[in-house]
Amino acid sequence: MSDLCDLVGDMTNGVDAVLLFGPSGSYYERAAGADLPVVVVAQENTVDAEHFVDLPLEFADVSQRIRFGLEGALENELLEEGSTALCAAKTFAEDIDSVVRVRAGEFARSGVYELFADSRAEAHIIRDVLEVAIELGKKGQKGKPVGALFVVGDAGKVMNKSRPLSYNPFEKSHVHVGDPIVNVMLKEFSRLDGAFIISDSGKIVSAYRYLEPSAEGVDIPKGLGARHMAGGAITRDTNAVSIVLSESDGLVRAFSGGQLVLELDPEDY
Ligand SMILES: Nc1ncnc2c1ncn2[C@@H]1O[C@H](COP(=O)(O)OP(=O)(O)OP(=O)(O)O)[C@@H](O)[C@H]1O
Ligand SMILES: [Mn+2]
Repeated sequence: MSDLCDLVGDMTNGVDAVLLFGPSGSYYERAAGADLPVVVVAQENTVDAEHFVDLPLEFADVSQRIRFGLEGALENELLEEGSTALCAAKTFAEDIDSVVRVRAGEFARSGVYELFADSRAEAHIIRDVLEVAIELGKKGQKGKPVGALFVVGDAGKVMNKSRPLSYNPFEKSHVHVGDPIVNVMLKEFSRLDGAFIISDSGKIVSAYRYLEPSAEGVDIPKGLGARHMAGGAITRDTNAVSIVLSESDGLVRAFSGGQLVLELDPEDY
């Protein structure tokens, strides 16, 4: 037993900070009593934490959630590069049941925090588009799997690096993501080819765009096709981010700065 205690105790030795993912109020109170900086990572700061990182969606994958929290804490200078953090999160239970020890900056930044915090479009626009893609991935179009490509932000430049495949149904309209009617429209039009272009403020600028970015220097995992290549490459050529739903493997991916920064399975949401 004492071996076991030593083993578990080693987890907390030399820790510089504690990251709590979605803690209850009482859990937070107890952790705040410890003699270490505490950062709360959650969708809402219900515990009134002094140090807080805003989680834009409840990543089903714990490692992705932790990555987001660490990147956010580093970015907001709540954590120093190279310091050791103890991350307490929920994996199976309703309350915190898992502790992960990590060194901040040990692995390359995925850019998932920047996707939301530093993109030109507002974080809630990115989140809304992700939600449409996740929902579309779950249900498909009339039961059939469907693919879609959303390019969000820096719309003027994206329009310059693309051409129309068909007439633009959003030509004279002033509709925005997040509006329930728009979500129905986006799903309906996703049957057709090309990309949706969305402005920084969430206005749907166009559907049916064929993207023509230069693919030079784009580092996209092998096996992904033209939709993903174009979606990734446009984020290197412009300050847009892309959200891509794959028709073939059903996953939702996000690209920023020409890199894959997020991969989600809609079935987990
Ligand atoms: N440059 C592009 N700009 C906009 N849309 C594109 C572009 N290239 C391909 N697409 C769209 O992606 C669709 C699927 O192409 P492809 O199968 O090569 O992509 P993929 O990356 O394998 O995506 P999926 O996983 O959904 O099959 C095309 O039918 C087209 O609608
Ligand atoms: Mn394909």
